[in-house]
Amino acid sequence: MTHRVGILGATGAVGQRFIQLLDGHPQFEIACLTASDASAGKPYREAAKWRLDSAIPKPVRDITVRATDPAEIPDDVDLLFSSLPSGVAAEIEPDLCAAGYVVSSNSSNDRMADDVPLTIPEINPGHLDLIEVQRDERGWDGALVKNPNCSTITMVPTLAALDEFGLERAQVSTLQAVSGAGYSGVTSMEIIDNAIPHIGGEEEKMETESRKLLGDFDGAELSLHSAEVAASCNRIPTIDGHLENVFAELADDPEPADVRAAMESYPSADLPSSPDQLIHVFGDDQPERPQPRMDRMRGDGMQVVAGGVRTTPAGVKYNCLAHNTIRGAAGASLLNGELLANEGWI
Ligand SMILES: NC(=O)C1=CN([C@@H]2O[C@H](COP(=O)(O)OP(=O)(O)OC[C@H]3O[C@@H](n4cnc5c(N)ncnc54)[C@H](OP(=O)(O)O)[C@@H]3O)[C@@H](O)[C@H]2O)C=CC1
Ligand SMILES: N[C@@H](CC(=O)OP(=O)(O)O)C(=O)O
Repeated sequence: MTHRVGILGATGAVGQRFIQLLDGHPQFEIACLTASDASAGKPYREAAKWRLDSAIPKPVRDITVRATDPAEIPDDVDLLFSSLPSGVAAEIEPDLCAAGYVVSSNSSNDRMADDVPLTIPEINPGHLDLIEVQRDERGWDGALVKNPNCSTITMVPTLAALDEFGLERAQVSTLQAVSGAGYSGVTSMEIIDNAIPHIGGEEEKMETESRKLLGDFDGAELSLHSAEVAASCNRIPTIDGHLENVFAELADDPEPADVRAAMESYPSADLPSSPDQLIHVFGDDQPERPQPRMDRMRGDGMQVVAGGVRTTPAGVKYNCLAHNTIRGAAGASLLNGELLANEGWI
C-alpha cells in the first residue's frame, strides 16, 4: 500500500534529504511540501537552494510549496515528516496531531516528553506503543513520534550492543560536521582552519535522549536506563558525518573481539530503509577507521560504523560514526515512518 506523505520544512538541509530519500520509495509518495511564508507559493525548484549532489527529483521540481499551516495540508495525507526549526515545530506539531495527522519529527522539541515515543526502529521499536498513552492524555487522533538528535543516534546503537556486558557509564566526545547546524548555521569564517568546542544544547541532548532510547517501556510508563552519560561536543570543518570517541564503563570485562562481535551481530530491522547490518565494525588492522569522508555513506548513509575498540581499566573505548543528515536526521524520521506504516499506525 502506498501512503501519501508531506514534508514540513522541505526546503532546508534535512528537508532536502527527505526529498532525496523519498524518491522512488516503495511505501511513500510525496503529496505536499511546506516551508516558511517566504517560500510559500513558489515551485519547489525555486524555493529550495538545492545543495545535494543528486538532481532534484523530477516529480518534486514543480510542486508548489505551501505555508506550514494545518489548513494547508491536504486531508488525504497519512503521514507528515517534520524538519522545522524546533521553535516553529513546537507551535505547529501539536496542532497537526490534534487535527488527526501522524507526525514523524526530527525536530528537538518534545523529545523528552513522557508520552512522546523517541525511537530508533532497530533499538526500541516497542516504545512506539507510547502513542496509546499520548492519545489518552492529549485527546489526539493523530500522533507525534520523534527521532533523536544526530549525535545521539550515532552512539546509541553501539551502547545498545554493549548493554549485554552491563553498561554502567558512558563518556563521549564528538567531532561534528557543519551540516548539523543547517545551511546557514556556521559561517566559513568561523569554521575553516578551526574547531569550535561548544554546540549549544547538544551535550544535554546526548546525555538525556540516550537514556530514554535505552530505557524500558512497560506499556504504561517509560523508565530511563540507569547508565550515566556525559558528553562533550565539538564542531569541525567536515561537511557531513559525525565522528565520536566513546569511553564505556561496563560491569563485565569483555575482550575487544567480544565487543566487536556484539556490535556486528546487533540485529537490524526489517524495514525498507534499514541497512542489512546495523553496525559495521573495523578491526585492529584498520585502527584509523571510521573516517567521515570514507565511511559516512556506508549502507546508503544508514549504517553506524565503529572501530578502534580497545580496553580501558573500566571497560572499553572506541570510535563511531554516522551520516548526520541521513541516519542522524531525515533517514531516521523516514525509518520511524516505515515502522509506523508496518505496525498499522497509519
Ligand atoms: N542538520 C542536521 O543534521 C540535523 C537537523 N535537525 C533538526 O531538523 C530541523 C531542521 O534543520 P535543518 O534542515 O538543518 O534547518 P534549515 O535551516 O536548513 O531548514 C529549515 C526549514 O524550516 C523552514 N522554516 C524556517 N522557519 C520557518 C517558519 N517560521 N515557518 C515554517 N517553516 C519555517 C525553512 O523554510 P525556508 O526555506 O522557507 O526558510 C526550511 O524549510 C531543526 O529542528 C534541526 O535542529 C536534527 C538533526 C540533524
Ligand atoms: N545540533 C546538531 C544537529 C541538530 O539539529 O540537532 P537537533 O536535532 O537535536 O536539534 C548538530 O549541530 O550537529
